[in-house]
Amino acid sequence: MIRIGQGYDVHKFEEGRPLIIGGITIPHHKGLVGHSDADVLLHTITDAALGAIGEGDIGRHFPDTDASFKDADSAVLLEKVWAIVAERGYKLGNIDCTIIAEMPKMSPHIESIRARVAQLLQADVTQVNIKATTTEKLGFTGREEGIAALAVILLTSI
Ligand SMILES: Nc1ccn([C@@H]2O[C@H](COP(=O)(O)O)[C@@H](O)[C@H]2O)c(=O)n1
Ligand SMILES: C[C@@]1(CO)OP(=O)(O)OP(=O)(O)OC[C@H]1O
Repeated sequence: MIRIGQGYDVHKFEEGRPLIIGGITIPHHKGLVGHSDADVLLHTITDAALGAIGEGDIGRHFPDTDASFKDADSAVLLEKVWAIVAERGYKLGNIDCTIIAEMPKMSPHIESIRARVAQLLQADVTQVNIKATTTEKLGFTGREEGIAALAVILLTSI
């Protein structure tokens, strides 16, 4: 059996916050805001994994009204969801992700993010693709008000 899922998430920038994307802290003068650590890429991947197994979305599993998820490490949230994926009898086939950001330049960080995502999904780096694009200065990402991320995931039976 194979299952497919997709994810999309957005978080806004705030000066003085750490910028955490794909479990990696990226040097920048501003970071993303959320109830958790606001790791927009890991949230997107979590949603894609939940979608693939028909389990709703990240907010259903980790509500932002629950104080226990305040400043949560999004890697821990993804690990919890990945345990459910494995319980259901699935492992990663492959995942393809896009980070939509005008700044910072993601290319120097792509391989570190790829390695961390592969580790979290208990997979080889060759099963993970991470890419980035600007929106040519258009829209909220173009104005550097926030970052968006997209993911498509394929799960295969263990
Ligand atoms: N935040 C970003 C955005 C893009 N890149 C890299 O630049 C290439 C060109 O981006 P365009 O939006 O002009 O198509 C893109 O393919 C990425 O390799 C990046 O590193 N960081
Ligand atoms: C992760 C959660 C929970 O801390 O909070 P946020 O960081 O606000 O992120 P969001 O992408 O809105 O997803 C769901 C939330 O419940």
